[in-house]
Amino acid sequence: SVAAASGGDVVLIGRAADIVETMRLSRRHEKALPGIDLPHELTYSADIEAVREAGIVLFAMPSQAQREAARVLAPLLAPGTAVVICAKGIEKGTGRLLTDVLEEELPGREIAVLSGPGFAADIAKGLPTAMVIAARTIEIGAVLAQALSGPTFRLYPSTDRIGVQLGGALKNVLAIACGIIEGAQLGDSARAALISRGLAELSRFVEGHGGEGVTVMGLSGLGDLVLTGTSHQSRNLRFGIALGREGTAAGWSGDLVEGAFAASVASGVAAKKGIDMPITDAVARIIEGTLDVKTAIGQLMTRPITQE
Ligand SMILES: NC(=O)C1=CN([C@@H]2O[C@H](COP(=O)(O)OP(=O)(O)OC[C@H]3O[C@@H](n4cnc5c(N)ncnc54)[C@H](OP(=O)(O)O)[C@@H]3O)[C@@H](O)[C@H]2O)C=CC1
Ligand SMILES: O=C(CO)COP(=O)(O)O
Repeated sequence: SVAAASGGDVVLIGRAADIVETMRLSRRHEKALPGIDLPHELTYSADIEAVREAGIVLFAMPSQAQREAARVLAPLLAPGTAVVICAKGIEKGTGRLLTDVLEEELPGREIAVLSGPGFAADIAKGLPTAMVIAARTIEIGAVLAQALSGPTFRLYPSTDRIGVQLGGALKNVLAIACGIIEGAQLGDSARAALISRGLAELSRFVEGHGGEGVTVMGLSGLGDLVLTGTSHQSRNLRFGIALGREGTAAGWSGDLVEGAFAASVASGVAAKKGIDMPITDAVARIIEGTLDVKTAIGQLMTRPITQE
């Protein structure tokens, strides 16, 4: 909503009235975006009724909260409202894609997906950012891209909602893997190999769900993996570094780590569908504590030699 504020009438709706009031008075959210002034154009509300007026609604809550939020907002969203998933994940209990979850909870609304490389803080500071917005048709994608883009925030429309959302969900798992490599001091060459082979398995996963494998070479996939696999701003990377260094995530502070959910869900779904996902499987098992980093690397390096 911060990025979109330059283009129109944007209301940021929050659940906690005290935080919303502080944002309104100070134009700051020190916990989420320390030291960053929010745009003058943005307005704030703690009353979810405000969503009734919206033509486009950004669902900017964690993946595992998307269904619950949809249930709360369902009576208020008019038919045809565009609902944009900003989360990067897969539903934990069911393994369902978030587009399926929201289409189930919000029938008759246009469900779109916003993904790609962009830290909230960078976007809020007005640093140049490019992301992708996937919708049911390219016309809807183009309208949303136009409406949400701004002078420093550029959106590319796409129709591959499956590829775009799985790129966002699975790059988090691969960012954890990059962190493990960094924490265990396995070297930059290993990270480059992981990014490349990780994209190969991500592409298989996307195709196994009916998406386009080539999408993962774009902003949501390669773009976001390069960002979060190398920048210490990434919570997934930092979580992976702790895992690689300590061998356990027991001491993790509690920041949201979407890849920790996605790893076990994707690993389970891939096993059921017969999709080969060795890196994702290893990350899931390292997180659950049934595999150590050294053994995982040994297993990955001694898999049968196959064509790239
Ligand atoms: N942070 C980033 O740089 C980026 C994040 N994302 C993705 O966006 C998603 C959210 O991430 P992020 O904003 O960092 O996470 P946060 O943990 O900061 O959560 C964002 C907000 O979601 C709200 N929320 C939680 N549960 C619910 C619920 N059931 N109903 C309504 N609101 C709820 C929280 O409200 P409350 O304060 O009231 O608890 C909080 O303000 C993730 O999937 C992440 O991968 C994507 C790109 C960049
Ligand atoms: O997805 C993100 C930026 O594109 C945010 O990454 P983290 O959730 O790892 O911080």
